[in-house]
Amino acid sequence: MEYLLVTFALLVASFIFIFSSYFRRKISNLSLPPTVFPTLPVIGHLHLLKKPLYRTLTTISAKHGQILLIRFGSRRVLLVSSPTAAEECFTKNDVIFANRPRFLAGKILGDNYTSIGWAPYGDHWRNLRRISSIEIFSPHRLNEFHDIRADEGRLLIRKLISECSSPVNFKSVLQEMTLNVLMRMISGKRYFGGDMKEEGKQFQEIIKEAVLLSDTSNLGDHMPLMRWFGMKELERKMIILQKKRDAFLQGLIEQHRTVDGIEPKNKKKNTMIEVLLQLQKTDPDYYTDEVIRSFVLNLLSAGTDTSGTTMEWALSLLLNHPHVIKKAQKEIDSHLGKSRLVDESDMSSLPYIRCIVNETLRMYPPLPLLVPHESSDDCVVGGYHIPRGTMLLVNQWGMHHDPDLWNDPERFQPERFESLESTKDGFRFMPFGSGRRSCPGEGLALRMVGLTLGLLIQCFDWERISEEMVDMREGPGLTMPKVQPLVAKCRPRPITHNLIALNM
Ligand code: HEM
Repeated sequence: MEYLLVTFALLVASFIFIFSSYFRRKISNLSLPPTVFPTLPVIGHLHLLKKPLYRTLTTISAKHGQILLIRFGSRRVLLVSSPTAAEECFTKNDVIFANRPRFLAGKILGDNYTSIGWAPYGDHWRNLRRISSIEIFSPHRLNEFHDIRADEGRLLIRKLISECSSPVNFKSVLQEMTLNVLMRMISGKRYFGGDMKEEGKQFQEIIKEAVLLSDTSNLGDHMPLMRWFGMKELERKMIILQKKRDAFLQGLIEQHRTVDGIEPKNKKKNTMIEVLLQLQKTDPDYYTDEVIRSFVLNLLSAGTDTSGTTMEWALSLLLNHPHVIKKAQKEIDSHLGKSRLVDESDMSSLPYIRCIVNETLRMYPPLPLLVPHESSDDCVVGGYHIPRGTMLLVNQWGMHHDPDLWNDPERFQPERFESLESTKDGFRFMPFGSGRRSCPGEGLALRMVGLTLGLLIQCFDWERISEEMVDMREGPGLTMPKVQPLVAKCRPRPITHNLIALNM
């Protein structure tokens, strides 16, 4: 019997081996995608890559094709700019493209590729995603944290009422609010608006620098030779940042581990750090302090800039299109009357607010090239052979601005999302990515952004600081910040004082 089983297992293994080699040979007989001529020795196509990268890559794709194989130094890059090709990458090839390329930032700031955003596809990454989807992003947990978001929304309105006699810098106001929401969910702490502002500013700087240093276009990541020259300085900066941030986060962990030196007993584990420390007790070798630190940091750096910047772009667009504000105010007033502030639960009855958010994400997606992926095996995209180890860049900015996919794409027109057609085709509009590696924070981000915009529109009338339109140019940086932070004037609406009196 045993002999039969072994023979059967050997037969199955040989069959799988023969079949996969046959399949591999078939794939490798296909041709590679077209490239851009010429590919220069050593640098490949790096000389073509002016910043902002997503705009340059859009021009390259328009000229040479929507599926291209280019080279960043020694690295092969599959550049995809069509919804059908993106769909192939994130459906039938999703597992193959679920890896991340290994950049210096992932080694140092991603703690040797162990943080959720940098980890290769495998058991560790799956486990982090599982914990995050149960402990933070599940609808149940998001509902538990509802009060934090509602509270921060109300505090924001109050702050603006007291400061709106002069123009307000909305970049910092919105970034601070986002960080407060995430920090309260993660550690129960509120950094801005209380006496911890200095600590908050320090941490905000850490996140800002981490995002800056993680840029995809660091040369040394694509040209190994550069590591020995230009990368030393970058590496030094990353190591200094890593130490600063570890000290900060370790402090947070210690505060939760003990209270006056004594572990809190029977305390309900509520914040993210408390949940992770609880897991550490059951499996200390796996849930080390290092894993907890890098997990928390990754959530904060992935969530703060992206959400804050989206709100800032949305407000800027609204200031340049006052009729959209009026239409949204009308929708809110007729749904809520004059006695209740907007709540997250109203969003399904306020479709125009959702259209504004979608249209903002279409025009200014905070991660215009998503986050780079890497193939772990040979595969086929668009009928071309894509060798294992190829970095994938999906130019969603290019797709969001493609006149063949969107009518008059440079025009801000939230109404385009009123018809189901626009959101149905997920691969021409995917600000949160798609497939296994898509954004786990999408639900949280949409709640935060929708609620904040809803409140700002409901409670204030808006004005630009001059006759000139708000500057809509994009600045340098991973999350597509505005070149000029948004400064604007707002005035409480006649109904606002009543709303505040009834709801605060
Ligand atoms: C408007 C806000 C946001 C946008 C547009 C956004 C978009 C994205 C995109 C495009 C990706 C990469 C998908 C890919 O690799 O193809 C991503 C990844 C990620 N996002 Fe978000 N995000 C937002 C907010 C958030 C928030 C609030 C959090 C958490 C608090 C978060 C956590 C993450 C994490 C951890 C990853 C890495 C996932 C992985 O590699 O498995 N994001 N996000």
